[in-house]
Amino acid sequence: MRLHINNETSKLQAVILGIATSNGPIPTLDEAYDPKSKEYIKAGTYPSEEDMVEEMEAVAKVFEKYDVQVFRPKIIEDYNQIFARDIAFVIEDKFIKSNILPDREKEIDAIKHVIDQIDPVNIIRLPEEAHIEGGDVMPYGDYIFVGTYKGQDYPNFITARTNIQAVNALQDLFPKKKVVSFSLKKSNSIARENALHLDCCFQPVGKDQAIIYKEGFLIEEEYNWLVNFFGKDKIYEITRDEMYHMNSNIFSISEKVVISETNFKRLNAWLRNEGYTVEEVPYAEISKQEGLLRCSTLPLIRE
Ligand SMILES: NC(=O)NCCC[C@H](N)C(=O)O
Repeated sequence: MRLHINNETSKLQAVILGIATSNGPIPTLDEAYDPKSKEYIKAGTYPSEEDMVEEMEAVAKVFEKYDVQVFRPKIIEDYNQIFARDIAFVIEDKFIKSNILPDREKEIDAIKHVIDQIDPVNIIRLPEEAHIEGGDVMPYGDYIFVGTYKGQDYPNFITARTNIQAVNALQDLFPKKKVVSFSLKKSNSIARENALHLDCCFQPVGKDQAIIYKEGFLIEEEYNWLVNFFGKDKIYEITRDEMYHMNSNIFSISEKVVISETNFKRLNAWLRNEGYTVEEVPYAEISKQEGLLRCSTLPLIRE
């Protein structure tokens, strides 16, 4: 398989879509590794496997409609495998295995059948101390945008997944690209104050537009850099609640077609007004685990 990814929106040809089957029992509060899951565990409304399987099958149907080749992970019994995005990522023709949160490290074993189709010279693992997850990594032409957390208290945050060592390692790996990092706000306990990954508060759409949540960024100048980079008129700002519901985590099939969540009324209206085709799917149950459509997809080939 010849991998090819240089941005978030060129026409999608092949993708790994996570899987919700055998997701395991409801985690305990101690087992949960994001604050939004904790909220729903406490409330007794953690999503059921049945509902999540149904939501993911709706996404698979959209891919079928657009002739996208879809790979699914093999099922590891009683293990959460919904968020394929984070376990690895593709930049150009390189497949980079994430140094992911230890709680999630088995997930990669389940896509061996995909990895086996890639030329081993293009499979990369960053040094062990470089923590990184795919939700924090966004190739954008000559740039790679990376979400990170640089504070001394990094080890205290189970929600901080990409460190400065990884930002540096990516720059070494792609010397011709400009790696630009963004410090994200982290909270282990309050989902509305946690940008778990860069794709939880920002994502490019179409040719030159982007969705953004200002307060997800720890440093205002870094947020301003992005706004200036795209231009104010190309930016769609979302609110604290819209961030919580994960409006920045839709997924692009092409520059013209996006998959979005049915309840994202304001966003979907804006997208349609801007000329996008919006394929709506129900994803509110999966959203309770602090991930949405970008989080559950790992693109392998875009045109
Ligand atoms: N790219 C993403 O933002 N992925 C979402 C992962 C959610 C999962 N509950 C986690 O904490 O790892």
